Amino acid sequence: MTDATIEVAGLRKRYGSTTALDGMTFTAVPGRVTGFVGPNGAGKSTTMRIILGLHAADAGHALVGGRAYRSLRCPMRHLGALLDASALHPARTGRNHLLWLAQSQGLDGRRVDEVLEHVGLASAGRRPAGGYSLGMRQRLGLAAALLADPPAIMLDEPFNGMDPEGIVWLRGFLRDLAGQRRAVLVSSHLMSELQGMADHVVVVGRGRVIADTSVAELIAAASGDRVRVRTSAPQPAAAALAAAGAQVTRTGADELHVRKLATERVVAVLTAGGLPFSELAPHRATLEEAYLELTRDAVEYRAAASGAAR
Ligand SMILES: Nc1ncnc2c1ncn2[C@@H]1O[C@H](COP(=O)(O)OP(=O)(O)OP(=O)(O)O)[C@@H](O)[C@H]1O
Repeated sequence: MTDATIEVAGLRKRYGSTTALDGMTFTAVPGRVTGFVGPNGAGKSTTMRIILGLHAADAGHALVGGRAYRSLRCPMRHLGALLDASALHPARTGRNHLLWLAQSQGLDGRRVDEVLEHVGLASAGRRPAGGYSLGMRQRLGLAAALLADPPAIMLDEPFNGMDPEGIVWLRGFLRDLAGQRRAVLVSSHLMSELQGMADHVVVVGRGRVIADTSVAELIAAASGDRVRVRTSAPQPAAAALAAAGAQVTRTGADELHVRKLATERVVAVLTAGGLPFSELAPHRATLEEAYLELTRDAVEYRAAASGAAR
């Protein structure tokens, strides 16, 4: 298996008056799970359809291992994709679905039972796929994506319809694929699904990249200079901290969230004012919080920009 990077550069796409992609640019490299995250309508599916050559971009390019997907002789050997888990013939068994796929792509049918086993569908494989739950369809779609043992995998919302056990399983599964040096690109509109699994996240909104960073950096940036204070005098404490330049939010009867002031300064201000506190802890953001903060800033920026244009 040779390495294959998924590369998207300057993609633009309009559907009538809707701008779906507005310069989308990022790469998903081998050995890494790249989360592709953004709210509904951000352009994730459109990007993935363009990578697969199902839609044409108005500008920019998408490459897999340096080549356009449509120019590849056996594309499933280069990139395995799951876009729509429901694209199945309901009367066909899961196993026959894969056999049909293998045959149509000139692949070895002997791999079918191997991938069914791999995704946990060994026993369900002989049942009609029409009776599968959405989670089982996602697993079958994963098996199809892996059929040709490709170096790159791309999955659109694979956690949809999975129960908690399935989610834990899928996380481990995707990490293993990255551990085998595959490039793994996974879209989601829920950052929480990617926690503990993605190495890198590309956060998108309205057709463009808002952040392209490691998960560790994203959390560190969102956690920066945030302190949780427990105090029996929340009002005067909040006033003193605000006067020192902090942004203070009351988060409970005796709890404040303090931003934009280093922990040592918070201690100094409270002590100088003779204000009691029983707990003071630097806040570590969750991936979800980091995401909400990023997308909120983007919305504010856009509102200000459109207001200024008028
Ligand atoms: N075939 C199409 N015709 C018209 N508009 C489209 C089409 N496909 C996508 N769009 C529009 O382009 C924008 C991006 O949609 P896209 O499906 O790529 O977003 P997404 O990030 O995948 O969202 P979701 O999480 O809801 O799937 C949306 O405004 C959508 O309505």
